[in-house]
Amino acid sequence: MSGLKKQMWLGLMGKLKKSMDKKLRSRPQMEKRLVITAKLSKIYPKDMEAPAGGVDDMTKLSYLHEPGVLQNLKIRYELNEIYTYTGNILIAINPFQRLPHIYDAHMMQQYKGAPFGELSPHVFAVADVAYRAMINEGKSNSILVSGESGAGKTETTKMLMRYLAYLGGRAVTEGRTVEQQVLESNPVLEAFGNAKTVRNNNSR
Ligand SMILES: Nc1ncnc2c1ncn2[C@@H]1O[C@H](COP(=O)(O)OP(=O)(O)OP(=O)(O)O)[C@@H](O)[C@H]1O
Repeated sequence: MSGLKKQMWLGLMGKLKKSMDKKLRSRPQMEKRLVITAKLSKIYPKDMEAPAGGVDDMTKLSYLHEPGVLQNLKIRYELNEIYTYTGNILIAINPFQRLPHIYDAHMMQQYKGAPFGELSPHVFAVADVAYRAMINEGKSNSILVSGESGAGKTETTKMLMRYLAYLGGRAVTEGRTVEQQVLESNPVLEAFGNAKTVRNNNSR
């Protein structure tokens, strides 16, 4: 078991058996015969009030520690909930499979103008709030998309661009909508701006 997994196991799954000096003994609920001993400093409290399906905003967790955050993201990911907020930051987990229902026209319509945090965490909600701030304040705005290679930055950016193009209207020039034209520019930008990496072959 890796160090981090062990921490999560102990902190979130185990039932405390006995305290010995600076070490604790834990009996994980799912493995009756297994008793794990770990240093006190490696044990984290479990949020007993968190719902079984996890929380949609990590600030709702009673204890904000790494194993708790990872456990919450894992629970949501297993339910195909790839987006989770931490305040006004959106965390996206790469689903490595197409989830068309979460990006269709109906979803875009739902997020249009909806107050941030009212609907489930989504990349459209971030785009919507950025767009509205730009309009209301009359100033340019930026959305930072960050992550390691293959994390899903390009896909996320495409969804952001799709949503912004959708908000910007559907004017047609040369037989194609603004949305189509914006998205068609992406492969060209990627081809010149990206290198193929061991984790991602999206540019050659
Ligand atoms: N939201 C998503 N839905 C479905 N598949 C996704 C999603 N995000 C990422 N993927 C899958 O993961 C692959 C890698 O994602 P992407 O190219 O966006 O990563 P990246 O962070 O831009 O990587 P790099 O930094 O190497 O360019 C995509 O080709 C796609 O197959």
